[in-house]
Amino acid sequence: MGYAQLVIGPAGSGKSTYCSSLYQHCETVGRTIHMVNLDPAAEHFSYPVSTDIRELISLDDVMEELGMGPNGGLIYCMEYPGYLDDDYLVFDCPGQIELFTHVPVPRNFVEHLKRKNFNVCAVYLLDSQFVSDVTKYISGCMASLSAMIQLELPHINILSKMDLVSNKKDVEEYLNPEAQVLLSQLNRQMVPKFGKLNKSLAELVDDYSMVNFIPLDLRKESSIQYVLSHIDNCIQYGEDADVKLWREGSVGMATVLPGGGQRARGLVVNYLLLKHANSIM
Ligand SMILES: Nc1nc2c(ncn2[C@@H]2O[C@H](COP(=O)(O)OP(=O)(O)OP(=O)(O)O)[C@@H](O)[C@H]2O)c(=O)[nH]1
Ligand SMILES: [Mg+2]
Repeated sequence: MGYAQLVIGPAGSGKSTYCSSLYQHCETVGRTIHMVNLDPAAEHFSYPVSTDIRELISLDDVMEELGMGPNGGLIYCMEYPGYLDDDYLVFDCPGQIELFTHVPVPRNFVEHLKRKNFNVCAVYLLDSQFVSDVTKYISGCMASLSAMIQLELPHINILSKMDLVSNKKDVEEYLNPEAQVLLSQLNRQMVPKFGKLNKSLAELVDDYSMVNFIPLDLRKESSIQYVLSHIDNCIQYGEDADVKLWREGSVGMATVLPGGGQRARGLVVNYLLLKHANSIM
């Protein structure tokens, strides 16, 4: 069983920076993750790229051959390095969010990952600055929802760049948005003829009751760990270690379990973090 995060979100939402911080965090706690660049337009990275789509296709190639090119390129990124069963991959995706909502390529790629026995989770980043304007926020929610529907993956929304938010209270109501609050804010900002549309949008967010965000402040190691623990839970990372771990009846055994040591360690950290979430946030 392999594990994978597909890091998606609008252009500039902080995907590559998140990948880089995640890599550093995992290095610090002694966890191995492999970073895969899926952005053919990316120029430089602050994390070691384990596989790079640019080795196979340049942006020009993609533009020339749109159709087959990207699909083949994505599959190559999976197959070429010969990742092992137990590997944890993080895919840094391009910011063209339409790719995940309009084109079947990412969906095919996800199917391929699943066939290869990977537990995959979509990690959608939204810039906290979007929250200052409810219309931008709603459009970010809609993009997230359509990616959710298109990819049919376990999905985690993250509000990135929390260091830029001076008053945390301002964003709190956007983490678990209430349809009524959104609706009244939208109506206040827009002319009355949009009333019906606003109502439908607010109801959509409410119906799915899936649009909620975990705040991420990259200055805080605990914040990165908290986000990672949610994602790990989502893709069941460490669950087989879980059984062994609790059967042994001792958290201390985790590090000496053959093979499962690293995951078991991650699990213990997850467990403690989720238990003490309130004091961390
Ligand atoms: N203050 C602050 N700036 C950030 C943070 N994360 C990213 N940025 C900045 O936001 C800009 C975009 O960040 P990237 O990580 O390149 O965003 P991206 O989503 O990978 O962008 P694309 O790949 O172009 O879609 C850069 O100038 C980063 O320095 C953060 O947590 N806090
Ligand atoms: Mg990027």
